[in-house]
Amino acid sequence: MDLRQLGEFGLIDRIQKRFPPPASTVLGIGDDAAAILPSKKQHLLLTTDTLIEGVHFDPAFSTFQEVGYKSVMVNVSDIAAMGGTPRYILISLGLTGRQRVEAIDQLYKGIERASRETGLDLIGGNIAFSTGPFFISPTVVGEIPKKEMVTRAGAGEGDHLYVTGTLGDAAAGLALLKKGIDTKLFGRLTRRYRAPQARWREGRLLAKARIPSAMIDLSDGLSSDLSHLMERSGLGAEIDAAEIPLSAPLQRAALQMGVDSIEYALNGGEDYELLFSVPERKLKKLELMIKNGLIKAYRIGKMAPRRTGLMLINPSGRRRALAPGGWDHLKKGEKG
Ligand SMILES: Nc1ncnc2c1ncn2[C@@H]1O[C@H](COP(=O)(O)OP(=O)(O)OP(=O)(O)O)[C@@H](O)[C@H]1O
Ligand SMILES: Cc1ncc(C[n+]2csc(CCOP(=O)(O)O)c2C)c(N)n1
Ligand SMILES: [Mg+2]
Repeated sequence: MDLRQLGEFGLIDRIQKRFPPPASTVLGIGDDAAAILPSKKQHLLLTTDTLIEGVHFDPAFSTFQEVGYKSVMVNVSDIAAMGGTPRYILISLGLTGRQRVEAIDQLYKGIERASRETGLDLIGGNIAFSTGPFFISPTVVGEIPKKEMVTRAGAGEGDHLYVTGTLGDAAAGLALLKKGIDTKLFGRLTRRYRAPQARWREGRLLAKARIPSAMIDLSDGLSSDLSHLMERSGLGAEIDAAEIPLSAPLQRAALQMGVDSIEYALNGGEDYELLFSVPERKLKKLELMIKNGLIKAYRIGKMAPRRTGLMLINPSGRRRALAPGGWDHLKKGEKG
């Protein structure tokens, strides 16, 4: 069906039917604003992150359902990075007239799935005609007990650095898709690009256990996101190249494309893993949680004095300064 048959308000009605107001909401879809009842003991966490056709996704690589799903997950990832619980979501859409009702239904199927998985209630949004590309821009509201909030700023010198999973998979998956390489053998990589899993359970668990001194999610690439954490904490860092967790499919794909796999892990982006620093006195507790299978986390280095900057230590022991080389919309966006 053509979206023009439905009209803006017909589409809102259709979305509203799919997302009846949840019990915890004072006011959901249908008024000038949504209303929620914040809890006294928690901070509200608010974040927004847009996906734009041609910049963040290509309809040749991702279905509308995947785009909807990913748009939710990248926002949940920012709530996870604070240690918070995802609660509410609003979805702003820029439609171009090329999308059909069926495609928007698929988009909302992905939004619904990711929302259900992460405990989000959809309580509003906006629809506008876009004379440029199609875009989807969720806003997510989360909550965190005041004493448990983890920022980018709390790392101490000598704190150990951990990541929650393998890095570079999504970037390698996208590179394979762009090169038109048969991706059947590389399902894990393309899946991580098309339908990332935000680490909200891990973020929450770590914050509740008061383990991280600082935390950030990896959206632009380790080299850039670690630089943000360093800057906000007023420190440098040393990364052991040999300790960065790389998946077997990533290593095979990199070999096939003639690229060093570590390049994807350092600068690729869209990992949506958590990077966090752990003070020495919390190390045993974390290692026990890892041993007992409560959480997956891999030690990749440590925080250093500010003058160190960002250093990569190669397996041979050679050290080289690492520049932030991840995604930067204003430096890289044009190249894609
Ligand atoms: N246009 C803007 N106006 C005001 N604040 C902004 C704007 N863009 C970003 N910020 C703020 O800057 C900070 C860093 O934003 P950024 O988008 O780099 O977050 P991120 O989580 O590192 O990135 P990503 O977009 O990859 O998730 C956040 O506090 C964000 O709210
Ligand atoms: C079709 C297509 N081409 C290129 C990319 C790569 N890319 C786009 S935005 C981004 C960083 C995270 O975004 P943000 O900082 O906005 O959260 C990356 C790595 C892609 N995902 N899809
Ligand atoms: Mg972030």
